[in-house]
Amino acid sequence: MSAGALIHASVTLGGRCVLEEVSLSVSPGELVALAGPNGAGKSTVLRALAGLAPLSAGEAQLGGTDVKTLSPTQRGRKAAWLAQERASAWSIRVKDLAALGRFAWSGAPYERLAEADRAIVDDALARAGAAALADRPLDALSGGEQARAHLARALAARAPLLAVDEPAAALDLRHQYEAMAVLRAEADLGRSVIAALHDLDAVMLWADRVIVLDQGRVAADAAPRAALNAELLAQVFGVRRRSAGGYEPV
Ligand SMILES: Nc1ncnc2c1ncn2[C@@H]1O[C@H](COP(=O)(O)OP(=O)(O)OP(=O)(O)O)[C@@H](O)[C@H]1O
Repeated sequence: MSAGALIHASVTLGGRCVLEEVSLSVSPGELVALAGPNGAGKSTVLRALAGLAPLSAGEAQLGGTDVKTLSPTQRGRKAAWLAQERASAWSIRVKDLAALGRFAWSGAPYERLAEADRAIVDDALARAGAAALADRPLDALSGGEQARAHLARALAARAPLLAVDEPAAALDLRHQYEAMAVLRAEADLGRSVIAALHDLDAVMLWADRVIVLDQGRVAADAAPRAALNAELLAQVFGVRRRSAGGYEPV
């Protein structure tokens, strides 16, 4: 059974149809990349999977259950969501932010967590490269450091589905690698990971499959090398590969 799925799901925002009859699923053990140009609907897919974007048609499922029928706590036990925006409206210690990842199991600040939950939070902080930041306030961190703190929160949930929006954005090269490696490891542990990614080289390196969105529809859903062919790159992204490396507009 898939950890997360959309079945003919449509989403309308501000009177515009931003997802149109999208069907996709993520199975245990898979790292699925979600690619597509700006505004294609990647974040909306992740929000829909997490039960955060109301559907105008179709269904979103977590663990085979319609998300509409799940309470917020039940949803939190089935899916962890890493938002694209990493801003925080208040000053919170990094370890308390990571402790929020346990909220669906044990809603408490870091020091009041049970020992087992604290160990999970410490492990998540270490794997997100945020252990050294644990006692610092979030609003006093750089953008990349904040991103690592938020990744720790998502990892601490240990949810079957990890839906992450641009997990490597703002990270330096080493931390980009480590963030992708940790998501790969989550999938290898049997969790289902779906990650919105702009870096198509990272998609090829890390993902088992890529779902390409174009104007709210699925343009491709296949292994990265098969999906990201010259025709699709030109049609959807408006680019071609340069022989010297990288991409250029067609
Ligand atoms: N609250 C909103 N009201 C109206 N339109 C919205 C709203 N939120 C998003 N949209 C539109 O929905 C479409 C899909 O947005 P979404 O954030 O899912 O795209 P994306 O693929 O994640 O883009 P990006 O690569 O820029 O992050 C865009 O055209 C966007 O302008």
